[in-house]
Amino acid sequence: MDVAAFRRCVGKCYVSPAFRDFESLRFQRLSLSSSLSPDPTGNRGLKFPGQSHERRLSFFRPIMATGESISSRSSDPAGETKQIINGKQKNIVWHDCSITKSDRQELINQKGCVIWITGLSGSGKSSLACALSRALHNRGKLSYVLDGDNVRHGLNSDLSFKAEDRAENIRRVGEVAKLFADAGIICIASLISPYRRERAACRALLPEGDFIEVFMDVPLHVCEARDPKGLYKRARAGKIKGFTGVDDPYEPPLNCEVCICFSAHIQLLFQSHT
Ligand SMILES: Nc1ncnc2c1ncn2[C@@H]1O[C@H](COP(=O)(O)OS(=O)(=O)O)[C@@H](OP(=O)(O)O)[C@H]1O
Ligand SMILES: Nc1ncnc2c1ncn2[C@@H]1O[C@H](COP(=O)(O)OP(=O)(O)O)[C@@H](O)[C@H]1O
Repeated sequence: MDVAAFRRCVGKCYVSPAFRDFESLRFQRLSLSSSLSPDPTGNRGLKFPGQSHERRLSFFRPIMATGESISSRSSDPAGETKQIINGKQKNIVWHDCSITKSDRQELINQKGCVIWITGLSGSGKSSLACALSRALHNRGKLSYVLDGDNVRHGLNSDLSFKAEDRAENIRRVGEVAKLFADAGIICIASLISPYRRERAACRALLPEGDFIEVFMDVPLHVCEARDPKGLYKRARAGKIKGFTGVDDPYEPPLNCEVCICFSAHIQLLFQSHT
């Protein structure tokens, strides 16, 4: 999905010039990586002509530890499986699969990516995520919405709203979104994600150009006036502690790809259509 298609889906919005610049590079790179040489049997990625043994061995990729970081290499001259240290993990070895991301993308004729929607509670993240997913669906593109509220019902039900839990919430959603993108799916993550550092870490998980950060630039007083769940009211009454925008911080993006700016006119249009 390119930024022009995104704009068609969501209507009028501001697009950061930085994004336009690397978009063209990204598509140049894409056309190179997608020029796979066809397999005469038609089974892309399954046949290993001539070098089946070597090719198979290369799937088993030992991973080396360097302090806290991880690096991997395609062959291990000693033929040994190395231990890795990834945070608390030990003795973990990466296993490659012969079916790759490009195979999957080719199969479903689309490019996996992450569209990360950030903004205050009530700024319209979930509405935009669902409208975008619907618009993509109508165009025959497979997408999946990871909504903060929903993910907190299951995968992240153990997390609270204190800073370290929010950070962990964002980290997990970032990792899951990366898996969806790797599957070839357009993953739309919509969560407050109030911290720049954690959003940047999610961006760093993906190849350049595959993480599209969308900022719902809606003033606090507008979000508060909407208050569809009555949460701002409860936060102002002191019944919810650490509510984003009230007594917890929100760090707006400095250089996002897309910024959806609040407009009273669009708000009226929205209200007359819902
Ligand atoms: N203290 C506090 N602060 C902010 N939001 C709160 C809080 N408590 C509950 N909620 C509800 O949880 C939704 C936000 O969850 P997120 O996972 O998106 O938050 S975060 O990214 O971890 O900050 C958020 O959903 P949205 O309104 O859709 O943003 C709220 O409904
Ligand atoms: N562009 C918009 N203009 C006016 N109201 C909107 C707009 N987008 C969403 N809303 C309304 O604002 C409220 C919050 O939207 P929602 O998508 O749930 O936000 P968030 O997921 O950021 O909390 C809802 O009542 C929704 O109908």
